[in-house]
Amino acid sequence: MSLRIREVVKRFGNLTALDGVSLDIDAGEFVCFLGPSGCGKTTLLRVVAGLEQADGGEVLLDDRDLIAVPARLRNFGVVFQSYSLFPNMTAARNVAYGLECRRWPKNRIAERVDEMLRVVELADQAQKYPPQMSGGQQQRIALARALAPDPSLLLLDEPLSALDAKVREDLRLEIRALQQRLGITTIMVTHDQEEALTMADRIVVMRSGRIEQVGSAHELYQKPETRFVAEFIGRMNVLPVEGGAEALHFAGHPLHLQRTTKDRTPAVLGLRPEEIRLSSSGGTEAPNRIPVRVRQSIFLGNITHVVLEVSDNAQPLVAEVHAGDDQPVTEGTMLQAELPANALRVLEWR
Ligand SMILES: Nc1ncnc2c1ncn2[C@@H]1O[C@H](COP(=O)(O)OP(=O)(O)OP(=O)(O)O)[C@@H](O)[C@H]1O
Repeated sequence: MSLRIREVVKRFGNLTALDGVSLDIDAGEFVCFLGPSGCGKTTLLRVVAGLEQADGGEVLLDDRDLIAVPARLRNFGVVFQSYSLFPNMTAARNVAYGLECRRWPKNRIAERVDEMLRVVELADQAQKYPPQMSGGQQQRIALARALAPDPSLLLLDEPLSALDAKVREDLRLEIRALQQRLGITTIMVTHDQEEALTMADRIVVMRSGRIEQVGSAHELYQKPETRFVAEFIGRMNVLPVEGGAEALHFAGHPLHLQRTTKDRTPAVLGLRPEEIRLSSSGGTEAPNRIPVRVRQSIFLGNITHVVLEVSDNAQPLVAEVHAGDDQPVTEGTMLQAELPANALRVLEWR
């Protein structure tokens, strides 16, 4: 089912947690709310779930206004960070619980529980109690419980953050595959950008109760509309520049942009680490090439992060060198860094 959020406002006393948020989510889409702590993502999810009353705006599920519909009548599946399973009930009873509340007939409940336990690949754990299961298994049971009543929307509130790294990675892929197989419209709250990038069709970047930008992982990475998004999604070098649009300087070195705008002057440029090209010192003067000194070389397996000093008072740049590239990246080496004009993006105007 599709969801439309229109101008939703939520206040807690003097604090405006949601400041007129509007968003359309298509049927079958997987959307992540991503943003720093306190930006309002959980509050927005709770308003959609009906667990929090909005002070203004509309939430429409396939054009039906939900604002007056209590949470228990919304038929949404919800999974929270902490497993919230009943510890004194077996896995099977936990999954059955929501169906019993909805007064499903007994024989259909048994069938559905079997089916859901198979879907999350835990049929052999049906008679175990939550404390006898791993964190990842408990979260899969919580997922089975949320999906059992065939909800019209699946809402996930940081469902993976209590799990260790390997289990989290596996479950990301499992949840995504399951969501696609069932075609269920899903919203997940996370502050982990990698999680959002790997799971979502679209990511909603939030900041201070507002939506900063909505887009696919590619769009947000390649075309961030604000400095906040540019720095929040992936790593971004931030270059303060001086001078007019025709003659920009970064740390005293001239820089050219691919396109300039007559009536606006760039103040801050952004450049992704993988766009910086390193070469040995010397050679001819080429546009956008600046001398740098390797301060640190951080080997990360397939890539190496190279921290580059430009001058005493400029923020160092970080370049990414891939395994197999043969630039000299020993600490202390002097190099030329090319900052390609077509990769420089204006993050702030004067
Ligand atoms: N019940 C509440 N009473 C008062 N203030 C609240 C309440 N719930 C949330 N807030 C405040 O509203 C703002 C948004 O909170 P919210 O939990 O939505 O943020 P978040 O983006 O989910 O952050 P986190 O990642 O830390 O969970 C915060 O400033 C928070 O302190």
